[in-house]
Amino acid sequence: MASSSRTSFVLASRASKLAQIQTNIVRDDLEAAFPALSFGTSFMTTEGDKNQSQALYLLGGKALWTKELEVALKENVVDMLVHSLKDVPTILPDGCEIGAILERENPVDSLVVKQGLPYKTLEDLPEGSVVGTSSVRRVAQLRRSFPGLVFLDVRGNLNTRLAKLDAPDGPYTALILAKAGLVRLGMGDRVTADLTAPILFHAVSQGALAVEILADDQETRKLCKMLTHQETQWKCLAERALLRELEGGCSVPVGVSTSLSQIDKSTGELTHAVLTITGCVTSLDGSVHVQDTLSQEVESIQGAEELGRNLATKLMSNGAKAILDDITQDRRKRTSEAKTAE
Ligand SMILES: NCc1[nH]cc(CCC(=O)O)c1CC(=O)O
Repeated sequence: MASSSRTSFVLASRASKLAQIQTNIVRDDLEAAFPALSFGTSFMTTEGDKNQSQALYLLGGKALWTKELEVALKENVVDMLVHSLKDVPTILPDGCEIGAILERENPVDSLVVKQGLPYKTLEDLPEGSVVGTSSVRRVAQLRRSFPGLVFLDVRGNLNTRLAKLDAPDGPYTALILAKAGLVRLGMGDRVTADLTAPILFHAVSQGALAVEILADDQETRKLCKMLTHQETQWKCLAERALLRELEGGCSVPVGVSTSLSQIDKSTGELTHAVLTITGCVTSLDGSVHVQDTLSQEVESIQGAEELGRNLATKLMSNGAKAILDDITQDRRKRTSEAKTAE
């Protein structure tokens, strides 16, 4: 037979417990949809996992969580990469593309309080309490509503962070974490409160899984198409278009909240919806906050992405540019200081 159709595929991701659970979710979906094919998994350590000491903010918008995996993809060692879409840079390397975006979990951030303490919400925490998060987006937005709290970096995968929170002599009273990750790990019961807009706008693409593939791999692309949840795809690609235009990565204080209404799927495909997207950019100290909303009928992914880009343009002219320029300058300065200190 001349055909070289593959019957077995390998899915790869980071080696953290959450990444492994997420990869197994995608593998289970593929096995259910294609019972005649076989799907294996492979787990790898990335630069982001290794570099636990440097603040994420200073590491900048690099492909920290994806690069080693993309090398394996390009060398045809693996066929699909499973990522949290939030961790995927808005510009992919040449030859790579997003093959699937799966249905989003609840995208909000959530509060997790140290075991044994009685607090439920951020309002409950005493002045001076230490709240752990390594996200500049969360700190910048929350400083506005909670100037009495102290925000402190916390690194490591989710299990490591929770262990740091619960350590009897540890500094943290609470952590802010993406709800989706906790739910997938089976630790949704640790959430004491959801933190939602307008107090805290979530990260671009938070809560959604993506499968990255080689752009010229038609076989894998076909498999992936089955996995895509179109409502999630339209929302997340609009959010990613906004972030790309703001020239940011996971390390800029950009928050979003996106919804679809008047959804038309009468043909089986999503062909029409009203997309509403709110985006915000906040200065690191919380003193300046720029926020805007656009809402429009869209009929394609391209339409959704255009709305995201238009929102970016609006935010930039309303003050976001000054905030982002300041951050770029500050990061340059602190990166060069860190180098001379070595
Ligand atoms: N960079 C950390 C990260 N990347 C994806 C998730 C889990 C949630 C998701 O799928 O968005 C998390 C943890 C967190 O932010 O608390």
